[in-house]
Amino acid sequence: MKTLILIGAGGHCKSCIEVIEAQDQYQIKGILDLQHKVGETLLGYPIIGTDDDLPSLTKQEYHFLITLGQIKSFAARKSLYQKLKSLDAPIATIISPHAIVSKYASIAQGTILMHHVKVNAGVQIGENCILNTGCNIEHDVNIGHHCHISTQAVINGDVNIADEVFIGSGAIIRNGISIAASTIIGAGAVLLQNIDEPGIFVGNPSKRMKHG
Ligand SMILES: CC(=O)SCCNC(=O)CCNC(=O)[C@H](O)C(C)(C)COP(=O)(O)OP(=O)(O)OC[C@H]1O[C@@H](n2cnc3c(N)ncnc32)[C@H](O)[C@@H]1OP(=O)(O)O
Repeated sequence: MKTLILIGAGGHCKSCIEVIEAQDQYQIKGILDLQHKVGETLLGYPIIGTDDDLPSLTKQEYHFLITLGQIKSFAARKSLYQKLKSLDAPIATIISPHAIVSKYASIAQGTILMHHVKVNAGVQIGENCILNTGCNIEHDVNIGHHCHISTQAVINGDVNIADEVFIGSGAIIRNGISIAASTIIGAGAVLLQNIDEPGIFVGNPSKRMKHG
């Protein structure tokens, strides 16, 4: 079994551990987080260091997964991912045994599919994404890098989601829609039109928030 180090010891990390244990392909060695958390444990796994330790850890036989969450900013996850790539680290891709994934779909490295995710035929998902519990990605959807599709969101057929996009829980994206990079779609939104300029969009039908 391969040995895995997780980066980020918050709530999202707990959900990742749940999936990694169910998948049973990686042994978790420990977690990296902020210095003041070193020595604590999360679900029984030790917090063994910080991301400053990555240069030495990546010289050893470990795989890595970013388990930091992502809601209003993709920046921390993206920068950690770029750091792993620059160190030429092996980056895990995790797919829950309870996800349904078409053999005609492709999932890039660093991405995690939580329990009960559905990914239909013709879908392409980029690197370092979170497909959270129960989201539904329909046929021929393209999702870029560093995106988070939250719990129970529905992405209908032929949707194009650029890099660094966040889609909130329970959002519904109409088929054929394109969403610009770095956009945030709020929880429960129903998006019926293309988004060409990034911002924060909420409601049904979704509109740009005043401060977004
Ligand atoms: C496993 C997991 O936990 S995965 C994580 C899943 N989490 C989510 O899906 C939550 C996604 N986040 C949201 O929906 C947030 O509310 C955001 C990002 C859209 C906006 O957050 P903020 O910028 O902090 O907005 P804020 O809370 O200040 O609200 C501003 C206004 O927008 C409204 N608003 C905020 N979010 C929404 C929403 N999703 N739908 C409708 N209206 C909303 C608020 O009611 C408020 O209205 P008001 O000015 O009339 O009082």
